[in-house]
Amino acid sequence: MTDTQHRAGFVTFVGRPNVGKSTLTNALVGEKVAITSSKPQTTRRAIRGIVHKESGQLILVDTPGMHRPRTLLGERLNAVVQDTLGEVDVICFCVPANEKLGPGDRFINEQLDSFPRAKKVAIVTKVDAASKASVAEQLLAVSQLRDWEAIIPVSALTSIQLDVLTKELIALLPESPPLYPAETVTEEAMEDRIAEFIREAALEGVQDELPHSIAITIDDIIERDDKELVEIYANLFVERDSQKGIIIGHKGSRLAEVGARARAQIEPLIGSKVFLSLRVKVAKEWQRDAKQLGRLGF
Ligand SMILES: Nc1nc2c(ncn2[C@@H]2O[C@H](COP(=O)(O)OP(=O)(O)OP(=O)(O)O)[C@@H](O)[C@H]2O)c(=O)[nH]1
Repeated sequence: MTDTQHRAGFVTFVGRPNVGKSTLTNALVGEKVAITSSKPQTTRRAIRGIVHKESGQLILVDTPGMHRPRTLLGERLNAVVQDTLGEVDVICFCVPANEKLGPGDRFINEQLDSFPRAKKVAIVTKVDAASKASVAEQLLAVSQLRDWEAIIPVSALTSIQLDVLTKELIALLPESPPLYPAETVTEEAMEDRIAEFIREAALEGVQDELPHSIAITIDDIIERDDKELVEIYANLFVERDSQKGIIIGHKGSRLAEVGARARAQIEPLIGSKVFLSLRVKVAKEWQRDAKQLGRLGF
């Protein structure tokens, strides 16, 4: 009887950096809402992607990887994680099929005990990148961590079992009318999405310490009356002069590439040609400075 009842609620993915949480969010929602990159810990804020089905509405909250804080930025990230996990209906613990369970996974799994309200599901990600035998081994290893509501192997990249995951997750949500209108895919402001696209473009191909040192702010978005054009004025903050050089590149070549990559993502989002002005600025040690963090939107 109750399977005709509509369900809705909040779901979050947790797991070590790089296990595929953002990619899975995007694959389930069907539109690019969270940035992904091959560099760990690129997700910095709780972004909601919304999956609409006849049977229910899944509101996905993408959290940064849980880790031990080293800087003020790290502490704020962890505070976001704690707030998010306290409120959700389902926590999905993600581990990749192609790497053995390690201390990092166990640490995160143990943290989940602090959130008794949420139902807990294990997701084995990236099954396309592992043999059948390794997937089976991983499913067994994960099943021994705790008593999960479900353990679901998926591949976001090759769309394996995504429908099954959606269905299982909706079944675990409370009965509720839809919480968002049908066309909403994310609550995040347009400006934030544009900033994320620029950050993603800037991160491509840069060295290890740089990802955490980049922050984007948007000064202005102007729709031109005389042309089919939107002008976007953005700042790209780095922490040191040496990083400024890396971002800009020889005679500005690298910055031009960043701009072109970002524009290619932003134009379909806003449905117009874009003029993008990117200014690179140095905000010394912004990660450690509470005032600067506030200014940069954290
Ligand atoms: N083969 C394969 N690779 C995947 C899959 N999902 C994600 N990846 C890759 O894994 C890397 C990390 O993916 P993300 O989605 O950014 O990982 P994340 O867990 O959100 O990472 P953080 O934002 O650092 O916490 C990227 O290079 C993805 O392309 C998958 O289903 N199969």
